Amino acid sequence: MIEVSGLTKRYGRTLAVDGLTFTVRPGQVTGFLGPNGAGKSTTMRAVLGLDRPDAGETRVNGRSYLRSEHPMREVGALLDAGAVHGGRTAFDHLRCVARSNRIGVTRVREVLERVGLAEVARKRVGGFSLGMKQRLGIATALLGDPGVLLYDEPVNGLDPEGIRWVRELMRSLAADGRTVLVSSHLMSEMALTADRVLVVGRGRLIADAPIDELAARHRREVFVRAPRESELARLLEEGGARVLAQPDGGLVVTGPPPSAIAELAYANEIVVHELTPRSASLEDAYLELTDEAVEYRAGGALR
Ligand SMILES: Nc1ncnc2c1ncn2[C@@H]1O[C@H](COP(=O)(O)OP(=O)(O)OP(=O)(O)O)[C@@H](O)[C@H]1O
Repeated sequence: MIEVSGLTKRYGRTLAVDGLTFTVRPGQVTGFLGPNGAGKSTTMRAVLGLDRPDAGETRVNGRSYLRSEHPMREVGALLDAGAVHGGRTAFDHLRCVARSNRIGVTRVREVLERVGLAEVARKRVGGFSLGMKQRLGIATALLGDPGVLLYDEPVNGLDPEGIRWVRELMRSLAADGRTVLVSSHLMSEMALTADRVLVVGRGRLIADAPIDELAARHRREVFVRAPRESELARLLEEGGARVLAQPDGGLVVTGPPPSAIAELAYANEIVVHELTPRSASLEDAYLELTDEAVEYRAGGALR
């Protein structure tokens, strides 16, 4: 379990994390989502004791991770896949990390096998693709067989097969009962991987919900077809709904539920031919949530 409470971190004048509070539970994959610069990496570094918070605290399994006696057996983390000595082989890299944590060489072989790098274990990491480096980082995090895993953007640089592999690995680690926190700026990726998502923007928590609740909670639209469409549109707008007439006919109504639309039509003796609820996609929900929190937009405008 990871607990973050009131976490605040500044870098000079930048407020990177602004009073974040959340809990990451075992047995599920928790997606940590937010646009670039939202504070995801800073939060992960704070959990690992690599960054000292200005306020608040983080706990792993009930205490500060800095006090852990067997850090790699408790937490595995991948923060920056590129941060590996390029002159070393994958095997040597893992053996060094394992040795300094009193982990045997058998485990090094096991994790190489698990991440699909056994065949290139004797090759220098300097010649690895970004995807292979990601796999090595993922392997390093698994060395101590920890109950808590933090992965910062683990699918960066992976091809579709690699992305699917990471997704399945995360799911199987959670199914073992581990606590798995995975950051991403892509909702599409998290929709397939995470059970729950924490959405952050500008250092603040915007949402903390099961993934399937998120879309349901957001913008609801209803598609309506009626012969007296413009009259119904006017009545709906008078009642506060947002109504968009579609080029091919029909109205997309945002605001009232289908039952309220049906009752309004009935009360005004308007026949309705179609009334179809459409919930927002997860991507829509995410964009809506983070709309105010995007640091940089296309065109380079700084908000
Ligand atoms: N070491 C640092 N020095 C100065 N500013 C920093 C430092 N680390 C992060 N920041 C700033 O803090 C804010 C949060 O950054 P952070 O890397 O935590 O965001 P993120 O959500 O992980 O984004 P990304 O997806 O781009 O990695 C950003 O504005 C960033 O520029």
